[in-house]
Amino acid sequence: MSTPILAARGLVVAYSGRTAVDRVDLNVRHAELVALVGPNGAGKSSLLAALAGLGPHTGSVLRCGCTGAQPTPGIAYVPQSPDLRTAFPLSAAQVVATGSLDARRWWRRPDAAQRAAAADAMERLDVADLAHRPFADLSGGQARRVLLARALAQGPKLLLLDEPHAGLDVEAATTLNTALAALAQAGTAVLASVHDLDLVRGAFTRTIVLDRRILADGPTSELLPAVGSLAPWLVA
Ligand SMILES: Nc1ncnc2c1ncn2[C@@H]1O[C@H](COP(=O)(O)OP(=O)(O)OP(=O)(O)O)[C@@H](O)[C@H]1O
Repeated sequence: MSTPILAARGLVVAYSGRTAVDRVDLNVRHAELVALVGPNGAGKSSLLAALAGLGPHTGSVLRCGCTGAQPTPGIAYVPQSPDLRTAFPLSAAQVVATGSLDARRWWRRPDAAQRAAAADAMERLDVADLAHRPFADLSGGQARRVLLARALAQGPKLLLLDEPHAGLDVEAATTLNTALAALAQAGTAVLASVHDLDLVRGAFTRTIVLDRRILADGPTSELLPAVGSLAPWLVA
């Protein structure tokens, strides 16, 4: 087995002494497409933020073999953030291009390779036609797809996505799943929280069921048929 690109041990997230994520151990390896499922308030967002090196947590997380609280190069995290639009006085294409800028030299213009990566990511998520629109004017679903394209443009080794399908219509959600599957085929690992089990079945090969603690973790094809007895709230 290859070395995990992400390894968490004894991860705990607590807010004012109230435990939201309880002693989570997990590994994610290259090219894995992993769905994180659980009811509202199960701790999915808290876990993803902690895995990205953000938000309060204890326990250990190795990202690309490195520890540290700071976001690690090679890891792209897209939070749920319902309204990031006002934070970006840029066109959609410029927002996507910022994904591949070097944080240490952010003032440099994107080079040809970075512009090509941004254009390719926008094609994959079917948002190329939005390239010149002001990001602030986009609908919620359009803005989400542009932010996902921004993450793809970074050429990440690991994508951490918090409800990436939220607010997308069926066609856009399917396009996203196709883009994620292509990324995984190229070696990128994906861990995404997903509410719709049909979307999980359609693309994700492994499923983790979380309700503060990990209740189950295994191949989607084996786990989902049995999930009714394990976590009835998921199929209610
Ligand atoms: N910043 C915060 N301060 C205090 N409590 C928080 C904070 N963020 C989350 N919580 C609490 O932690 C628990 C887990 O929340 P979290 O958002 O991680 O769950 P989730 O599984 O992502 O939920 P959903 O599916 O509804 O988005 C909830 O009880 C929530 O109220």
